Amino acid sequence: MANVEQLEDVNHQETFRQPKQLQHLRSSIVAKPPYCQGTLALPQKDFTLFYGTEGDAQRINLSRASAAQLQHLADTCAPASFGVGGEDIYDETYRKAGKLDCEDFAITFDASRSCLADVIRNELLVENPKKVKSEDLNIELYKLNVYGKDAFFKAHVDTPRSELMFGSLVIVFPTPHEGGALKLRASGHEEGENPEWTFDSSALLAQQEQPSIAYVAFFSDVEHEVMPVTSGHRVTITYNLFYVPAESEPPEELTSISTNEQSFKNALQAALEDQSFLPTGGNLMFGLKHQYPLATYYCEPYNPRDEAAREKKTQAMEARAKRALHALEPRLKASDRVIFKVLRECALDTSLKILHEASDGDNPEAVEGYVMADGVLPMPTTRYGIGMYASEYVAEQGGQLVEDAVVLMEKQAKWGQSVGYHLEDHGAPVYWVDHPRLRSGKGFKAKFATYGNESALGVVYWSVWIFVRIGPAGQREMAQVSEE
Ligand SMILES: O=C(O)CCC(=O)C(=O)O
Ligand SMILES: [Fe+2]
Repeated sequence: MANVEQLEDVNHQETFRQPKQLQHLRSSIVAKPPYCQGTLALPQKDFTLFYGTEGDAQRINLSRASAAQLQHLADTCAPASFGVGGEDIYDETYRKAGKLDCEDFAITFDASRSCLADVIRNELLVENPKKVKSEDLNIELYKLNVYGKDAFFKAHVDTPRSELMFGSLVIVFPTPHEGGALKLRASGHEEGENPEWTFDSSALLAQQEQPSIAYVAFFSDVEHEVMPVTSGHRVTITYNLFYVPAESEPPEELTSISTNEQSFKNALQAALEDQSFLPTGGNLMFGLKHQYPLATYYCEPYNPRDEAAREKKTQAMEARAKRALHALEPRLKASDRVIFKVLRECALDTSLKILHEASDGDNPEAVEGYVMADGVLPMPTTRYGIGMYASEYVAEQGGQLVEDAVVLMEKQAKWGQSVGYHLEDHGAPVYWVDHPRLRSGKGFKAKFATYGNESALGVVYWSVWIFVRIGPAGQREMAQVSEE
């Protein structure tokens, strides 16, 4: 016979586990592959490449270049570097390839005027409500790379160039080569479940009868890796993909509905109508699958001579950070956008939040709690010095501590008292609907050693969360939020 203590434990689990409807909600979030790929046949005139780092430029046609011509191109390239923690690093164990910067080459193929803009719009940005017009996409020429035999580029994400950058486009020319497939790997999934996709450009090009390029466009926060080239030369041109800030209203003619939208909407509506789901209301937190580039800044150092000026500057930065997070709403990627859109359509109080990991000053590795805010909060500088607990510091900057509702309630029931960390008032209880592992270096630790393809300061990838308030049964729409 079970003793009393065991029975009590069972009761606790019964009472405080996550609402069962959340499991269904979670599984109805269907992520589609974060990329599109294909081949594009081009006229001969689009394959002309001019290149050179000094003096007269060379000219070759990349649809029929000889081995000697390709070797000359490879020899003209400089070794390609990549970015770590704000610095450009050259390391052949990580990336072995040649590169030409965009001032050292010109190609007759014009990506912006090609049908690739439409492909990106229709396939990669299908969930986007702004019905992005091709002219609202900026396809910016970035680099030419030559991957010779044994060249590769290990797993990385592409360094965000600005808050408007969402993806990367790579085109591969039909120069003889084998190997060099691009692998893409999804992030933000449960442990052990890591979908992987392959863009095998050499295999795709080998099947073409007419001179063609192979292309792949992907969200640049998605981890990717170029496998070793086993023979020949793999010649690529890389473009960064940006949104152009829209000044005009979006056009109305395009109404594509994402296939994964309906299943999530059904699951959400069923939960909201169910009286046993959060009967007295509650908060949900959805961790987004993608990461987003956001400007990141440090605290203004304390200035005893002009405290008012410091205060003003800090407020301006805070307001900017809030606007930047708000501006992401219509630009969320793929299933992230689906979740946000459906929650808003159900008239729930839905907003984007940044979660800052707060750790104790004595033990920076131990996460003490999560603090949510309406934007990226200023990172403390060592000069500023945090002579207090991290969670208190971030709360002071406009953050709010959040805690696991289940754990919080369990603790309350066990000890009959509220549980806070080091704050006077305890955190907002949330149910974590989707909880991708927080990558280290995102958040309070002010350690931005992201593994990018080049160094960049200021704009870094952040994990973003959707925070939604659910009203009690019968009155789910606690607050109305205007659509962006
Ligand atoms: O060549 C490719 O397929 C991808 C290259 C890449 O990931 C990069 O240059 O950042
Ligand atoms: Fe890359």
